[in-house]
Amino acid sequence: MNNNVRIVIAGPRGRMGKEAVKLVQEVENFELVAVIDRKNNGMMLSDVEGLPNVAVPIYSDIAECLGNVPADVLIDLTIPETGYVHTKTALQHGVRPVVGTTGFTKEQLTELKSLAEEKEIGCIIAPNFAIGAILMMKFSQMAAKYFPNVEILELHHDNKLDAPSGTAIKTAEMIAENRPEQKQGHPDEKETIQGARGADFEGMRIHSVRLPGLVAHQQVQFGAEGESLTIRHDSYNRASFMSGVKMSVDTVMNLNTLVYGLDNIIN
Ligand SMILES: NC(=O)C1=CN([C@@H]2O[C@H](COP(=O)(O)OP(=O)(O)OC[C@H]3O[C@@H](n4cnc5c(N)ncnc54)[C@H](O)[C@@H]3O)[C@@H](O)[C@H]2O)C=CC1
Ligand SMILES: O=C(O)C1=N[C@H](C(=O)O)C[C@H](O)C1
Repeated sequence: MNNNVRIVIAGPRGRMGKEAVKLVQEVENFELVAVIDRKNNGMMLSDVEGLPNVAVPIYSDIAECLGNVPADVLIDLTIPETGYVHTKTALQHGVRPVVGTTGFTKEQLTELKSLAEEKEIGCIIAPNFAIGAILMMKFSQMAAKYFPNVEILELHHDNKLDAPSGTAIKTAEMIAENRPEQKQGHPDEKETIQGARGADFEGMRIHSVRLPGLVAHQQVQFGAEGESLTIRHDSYNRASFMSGVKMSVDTVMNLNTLVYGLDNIIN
């Protein structure tokens, strides 16, 4: 009997998608069975120049793909609108999504969780797959209990579509569990240029930097009387995310609900 985990990857030409294709080829019991790409519908991955020499079909339409190709897991690394449609369609087809795509709304997450539970299958939506980033979020959540004054600075490459990053939003949500809502800075402070104080999440500020040369970085900065604490994580390449992708594929096979964030998996 073949016990391989049969995997479809959406976004195989992207920065993350390329790494994920490599990962799936490297792991013994993972098997790439198809990819979903905006371009090259009907071709084989191995026929497209610059892509890995793997003889699997390319589909542009996820429903057609999952209707034709038996699969266990969808890894989605695309863009927010597409990622949501792909996740929903995968769940409807009984295929377990592992989603790295960021920018989902709260309403979308709630809807997808209900769908996963209705279908009784696993789904992981992970704003960040890097183990160090998960620890950075957890350490920040711990620190917020003692340091309620905090600002989040996230720094990314300038091809990123969403701001703030999914990681920054998830960090703020985790911190908010340990920090009563409070406005920071001077009560009468005014922005003389709009946006100067960053985005406001329950009174904590999130600042987004976009520059060529960066990959994915975040600094959570706490301040108190006479001291400060900075918790920082840096991803220098996309390979840094792949151990988390592997862990998610392994884990999603044994879940029957949606898990949002690897902080719920790494104890
Ligand atoms: N969870 C995590 O650890 C990480 C998440 N990300 C997120 O992953 C996503 C992808 O990031 P990158 O690879 O850097 O972006 P990218 O822009 O390099 O790749 C996105 C790919 O999605 C494809 N795509 C868009 N619409 C599609 C559709 N309808 N069907 C098939 N493919 C489609 C594009 O053609 C492109 O190849 C982003 O949302 C990003 O925020 C990125 C890095 C780490
Ligand atoms: O777009 C990226 O690159 C990244 N996106 C994720 C996010 O929005 O947090 C994860 C990581 O920061 C890289």
